Amino acid sequence: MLQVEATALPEVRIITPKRFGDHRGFFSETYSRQAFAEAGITLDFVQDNHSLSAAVGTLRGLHFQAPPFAQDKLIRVPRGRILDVAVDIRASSPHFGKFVAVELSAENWRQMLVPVGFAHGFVTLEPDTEVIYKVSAPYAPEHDRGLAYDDPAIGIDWGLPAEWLTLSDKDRRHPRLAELPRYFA
Ligand SMILES: Cc1cn([C@H]2C[C@H](O)[C@@H](COP(=O)(O)OP(=O)(O)O[C@H]3O[C@H](C)C(=O)[C@H](O)[C@H]3O)O2)c(=O)[nH]c1=O
Repeated sequence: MLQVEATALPEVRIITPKRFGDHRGFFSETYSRQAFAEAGITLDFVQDNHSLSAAVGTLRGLHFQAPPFAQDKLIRVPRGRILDVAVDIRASSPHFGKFVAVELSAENWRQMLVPVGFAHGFVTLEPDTEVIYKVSAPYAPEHDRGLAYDDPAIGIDWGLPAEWLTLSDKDRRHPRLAELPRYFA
């Protein structure tokens, strides 16, 4: 029922639930605690988030919450398409500062599991893209933190010209990796 694929960052996984199509359309168990447990993934999600981004090139990120409100995230795209990015910000990780970028879309039905210790962000590749994601800790604005989306030390290619990108003011002002406090061991 569940396809789980590794990425270049072993803790970041791509999960593709089965989609049952018929003449009416489709049905899919987009999250199953049991199926995740059978795949060796036991996370306690406590909140679902849903965002709509109207313009192609809307970039939200790179975000994470600092402990003790750090969040695991399970991201999926019921409408549209995104380039989803996770950056390893665990100070002692051999992959510190490294990222993975994977296209998630309503068409490929892929989900990305981004664990605690990683910054997360995405850019939309189609208009009116909706992103739904589960998180394992509640929103804690005082622990909301960010990392610069365009830090040359990380080198993310968002796949779109800079002038196409739409960001919040907050997302234009995050620190670069070199200035980021080490929130995760
Ligand atoms: C994250 C969050 C936000 N909000 C409120 C706070 C603001 O009034 C409004 C927009 O928040 P923000 O601009 O932080 O939303 P995004 O830029 O989409 O942030 C998210 O985008 C990236 C991709 C992430 O991975 C994070 O989960 C999350 O930070 O929603 C809430 O009420 N609860 C929440 O959990």
